[in-house]
Amino acid sequence: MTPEFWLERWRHSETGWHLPEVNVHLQEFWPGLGLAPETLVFVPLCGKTLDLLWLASRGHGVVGVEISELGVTELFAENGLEPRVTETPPFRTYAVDELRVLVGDYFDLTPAHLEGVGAVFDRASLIALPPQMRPAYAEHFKTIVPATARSLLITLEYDQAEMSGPPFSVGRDEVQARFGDRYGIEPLASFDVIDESPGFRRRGLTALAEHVWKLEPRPRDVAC
Ligand SMILES: C[S@@+](CC[C@H](N)C(=O)[O-])C[C@H]1O[C@@H](n2cnc3c(N)ncnc32)[C@H](O)[C@@H]1O
Repeated sequence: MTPEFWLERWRHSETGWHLPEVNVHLQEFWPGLGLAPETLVFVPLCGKTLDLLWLASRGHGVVGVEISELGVTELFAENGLEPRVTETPPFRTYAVDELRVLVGDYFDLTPAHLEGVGAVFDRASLIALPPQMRPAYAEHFKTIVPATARSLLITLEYDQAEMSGPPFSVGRDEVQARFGDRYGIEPLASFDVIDESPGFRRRGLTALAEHVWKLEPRPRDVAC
């Protein structure tokens, strides 16, 4: 799953993952994280999700990263926002008020880019990546995200033999394997979403679950 794969999707407007509204699970479960409004939130592989704007509207500073500049320009244009654009290689930054989106590769982020981040929202990011890329994604995550930050993570789970990704199937074992060394993994909710997903049914799925997870840093890591 190369950057070119994603850039091509954006060029052809094949962005079926994009929701025309704020994610319902974000709205339901974010308050339960108990974060101060001023907490800086990181949104990896953010696309043009409206979740960025919702988080900013709650008073959070928000920093996203997205490899497609087209996606980022659409985010601001479609929401009537005129961003300041600055260049600090390897990223170009689009910013309005407390929202910053770094255009570039997630794997080029360093801890300095995410200094001060206190929370993460991941919807359709981990599951966008094939199995062989997810360990590197998670290891990099644990390098760049401050150890005290908690996360709200949304994944999809299905029989991977029925459909090829993306999105890829990520269940409890995978979340535990990728993040369990650093975080306590708390399942917050699971939903049967096959009936709301005719596109995935057409691609061969007979069952589909959506999971919401809270990742809470383990105390020993906080102390490090
Ligand atoms: C499935 S979409 C999800 C977007 C967003 N999270 C949402 O909920 O709408 C995955 C996004 O990750 C971006 N992406 C893929 N690989 C990336 C990388 N290495 N660095 C930054 N963005 C990346 C793609 O361009 C795409 O917009």
